[in-house]
Amino acid sequence: MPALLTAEKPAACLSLSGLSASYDGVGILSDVDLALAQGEVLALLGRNGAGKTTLISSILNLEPTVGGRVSVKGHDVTGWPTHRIARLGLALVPQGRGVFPNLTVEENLRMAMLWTRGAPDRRWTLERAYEVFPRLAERRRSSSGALSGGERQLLAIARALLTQADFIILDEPSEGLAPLAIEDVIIGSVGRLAREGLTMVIAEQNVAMALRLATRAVVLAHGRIVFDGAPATLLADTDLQREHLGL
Ligand SMILES: Nc1ncnc2c1ncn2[C@@H]1O[C@H](COP(=O)(O)OP(=O)(O)OP(=O)(O)O)[C@@H](O)[C@H]1O
Repeated sequence: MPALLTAEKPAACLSLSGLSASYDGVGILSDVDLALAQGEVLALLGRNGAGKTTLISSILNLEPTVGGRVSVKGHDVTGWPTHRIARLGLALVPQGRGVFPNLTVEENLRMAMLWTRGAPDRRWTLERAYEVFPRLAERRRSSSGALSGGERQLLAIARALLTQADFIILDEPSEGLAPLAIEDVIIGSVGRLAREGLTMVIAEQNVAMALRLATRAVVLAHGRIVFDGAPATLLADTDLQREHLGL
């Protein structure tokens, strides 16, 4: 057999199989199957309460009871503590950003680096973060509590990257941002990271924005995947958009 056909396929960056989740016995996710390759940018879409945040929490083993299997970069991480999953280079940019408001921008960034002090691969340094996010370099000595919403989102993303992540999950990054900040922070900075090959999952209510960045879209409804395909296919399917995204 030719070598090409026998060569092993690279492990998926993320693989979910038969994933289910519940809170206090109430089922939220059922039978979610998904495989994401390195470098893909996935828009995770769905109405309020469809289960996007629950799916993210399940990947990271943060909260709900989970059935099924989760693999990250070829490791079966089902049941692993979150910090151990994070050491594989996966970081969360949580809804509401989660930065420490009493620390300066630089102190927030240095904190993230401390968490992964022993990481062998230091592809992300403060200098690189400031080069990618020049606005943070300008604000390095400012208290994080004094930042604009867009700057705070940039800080949360930079902090995730400084844990030496090459795969980030963003939960509602555009929430609460003015249109100009969405253009600048999300389309500008996140778009640059996407073009550089970072693997991303972007859970969003802002469908139009997410689909501008994504290479692939998944729509959740009542905890199940009802669409998995190309952004252009979703954009052309007005019935599905109306039924499951309220557009
Ligand atoms: N900690 C919790 N305890 C109990 N139920 C929860 C909890 N978190 C979420 N839920 C419920 O799980 C369902 C899915 O919520 P989830 O936050 O995952 O949806 P979502 O798609 O992220 O929505 P949103 O866009 O509003 O954030 C909702 O019915 C919600 O009320």
